[in-house]
Amino acid sequence: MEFSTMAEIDPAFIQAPEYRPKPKVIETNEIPVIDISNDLKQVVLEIGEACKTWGFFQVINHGVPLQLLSRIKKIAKEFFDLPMEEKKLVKRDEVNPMGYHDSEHTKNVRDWKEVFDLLAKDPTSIPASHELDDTRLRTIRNQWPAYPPEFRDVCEEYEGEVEKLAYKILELICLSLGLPGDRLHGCFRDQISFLRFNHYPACPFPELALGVGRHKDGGALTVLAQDEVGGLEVRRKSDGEWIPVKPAPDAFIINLGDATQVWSNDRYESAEHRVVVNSEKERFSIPFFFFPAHYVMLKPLEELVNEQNPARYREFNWGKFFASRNRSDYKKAEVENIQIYHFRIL
Ligand SMILES: O=C(O)CCC(=O)C(=O)O
Ligand SMILES: [Fe+2]
Repeated sequence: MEFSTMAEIDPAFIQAPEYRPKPKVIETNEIPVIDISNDLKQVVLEIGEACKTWGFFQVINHGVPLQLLSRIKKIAKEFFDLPMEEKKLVKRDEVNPMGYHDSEHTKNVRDWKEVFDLLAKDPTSIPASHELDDTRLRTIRNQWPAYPPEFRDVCEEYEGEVEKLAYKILELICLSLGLPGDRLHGCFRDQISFLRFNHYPACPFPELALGVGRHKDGGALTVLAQDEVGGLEVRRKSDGEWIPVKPAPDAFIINLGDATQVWSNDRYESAEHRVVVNSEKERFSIPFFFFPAHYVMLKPLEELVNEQNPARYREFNWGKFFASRNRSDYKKAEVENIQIYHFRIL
């Protein structure tokens, strides 16, 4: 059923009472907005502080042309406004995980959203399955809609720019940990990053459903463009309250993923976040998930580990972690998705 014609809520969307959004929202400006064109030392300090306290921050003067940012936001809306038959022509399936999709689940509850996914590098090799003893790979490719006609060009140009920004942020994060700026660059030579368009239609049941249920992003970091509507919330570490990330014009939101938590040996944490919906306005967002190559083995970086501060995770393969996470994209998994704490040793 299409979102717009739903008169009664499909139970698949209903969050358990403890995960439903509270009617009263906490208003705060605590989440840092960092001007990354400032003096490098200053920026590195601010990034380090933001990573430690929030795992979430916004960046301005980021170098991504603002005109390109408006163009990508415009084509996102034009694509989702197409009739369903047209969107279904680029629907993802068991063979090709890229393309259009409207029934994603987070922790077994359906998200109130539709998405379009595309690879940063086309084609991309990923593990054929999540099974550890299966060493086969499979090659996945992008699907391109015929409308709007400039969709592919704008996406490819945008991907180049947002990827540059992701490398820049990764470098600042490494510097903030006292490492060389390019310490992790090698892990991304065959990156399996992807760009996602999220569309959250206005929802008649905003107190029962979520646009995206609570979760942590898996990779190194996420670079997210959002519109002016708002709805993204981050879980504050000090008290567990859900704090809205206020839309800042022309800014990008950066959030750390699980890989960075492991590399930093828990100095930094990937923050839990979710998206609330509202009954009046639709919302669009465009995350770029900066993901290492499938063969990267994740473990705490040697420079950050010593006798007083031993490694808190055993080594694991990023590609298999990614493949396990994505299993539930197609069907509701009966078990909880894999999480980094499954590799904890302390
Ligand atoms: O729409 C948003 O603001 C965030 C979406 C998100 O967390 C995700 O797609 O992983
Ligand atoms: Fe996310």
